[in-house]
Amino acid sequence: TTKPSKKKVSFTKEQQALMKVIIDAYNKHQIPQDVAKKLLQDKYSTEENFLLLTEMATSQVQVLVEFTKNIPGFLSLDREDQIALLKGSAVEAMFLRSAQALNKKMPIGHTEVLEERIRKSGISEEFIKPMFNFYKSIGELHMVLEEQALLTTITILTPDRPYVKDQPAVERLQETALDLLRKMCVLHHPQEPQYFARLLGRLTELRTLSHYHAEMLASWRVNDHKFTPLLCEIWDVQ
Ligand SMILES: C[C@]12CC[C@H]3[C@@H](CC=C4C=C(C(=O)O)CC[C@@]43C)[C@@H]1CC[C@@H]2C(=O)c1ccc(O)cc1
Repeated sequence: TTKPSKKKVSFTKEQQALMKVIIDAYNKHQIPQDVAKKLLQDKYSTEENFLLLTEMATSQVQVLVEFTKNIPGFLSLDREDQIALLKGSAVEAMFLRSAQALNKKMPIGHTEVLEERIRKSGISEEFIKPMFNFYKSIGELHMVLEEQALLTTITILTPDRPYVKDQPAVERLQETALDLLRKMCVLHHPQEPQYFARLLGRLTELRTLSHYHAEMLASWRVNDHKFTPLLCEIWDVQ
């Protein structure tokens, strides 16, 4: 048997500080308990499920904005670029979040209930399939919390979002997070030299999902479903 390669991984002072800030921000921003508790309320109609997911999505956008403001360097970016990055990454960050939520051992039964409500919220089967394939492919990675938080950070700091003016400034921030994630992967998955590449491959899958998302929103709207003002603003609907 091959001895596990105990690769020595050392982090710079800056990287340790960055990781701490990102982890604290990631842990601090969870869905408020009252919204999460509603998951277990009895009503299960398609309408009720959509309303609940709408509430969770709206709350998640607020959580995402707070998390993003804590990313070192983000608030020094051009103001309009900050908005462009948030709008451009909201769907992907949400799908990443839902994958992490559905794969972690939530309080008893939450995961199944959440899955049930997603499957019965008026999302057509053609979108449900890729969504749950994505959830499965994330689950198989067994990411540690640091990797999850950094992957979300890297998604938000994607330079080539629409309307971003100063892409190099975003690139520099993203590179810092990528360097840190690369080291984290070596530290937590020493047996899998390809692990970092596999993680970044998930970001490509995320972009595909966000194309489906626009159609999901359109099909809900056709059936006269109402979104909240915050969701309309972040997703340019209605
Ligand atoms: C993205 C989503 C809304 C947000 C949900 C996600 C499923 C799981 C989640 C877990 C969360 C947690 O545990 O912290 C926060 C909310 C999220 C991230 C839903 C799947 C489809 C739905 C959707 O696209 C949607 C969009 C507009 C709507 O009005 C309703 C749903």
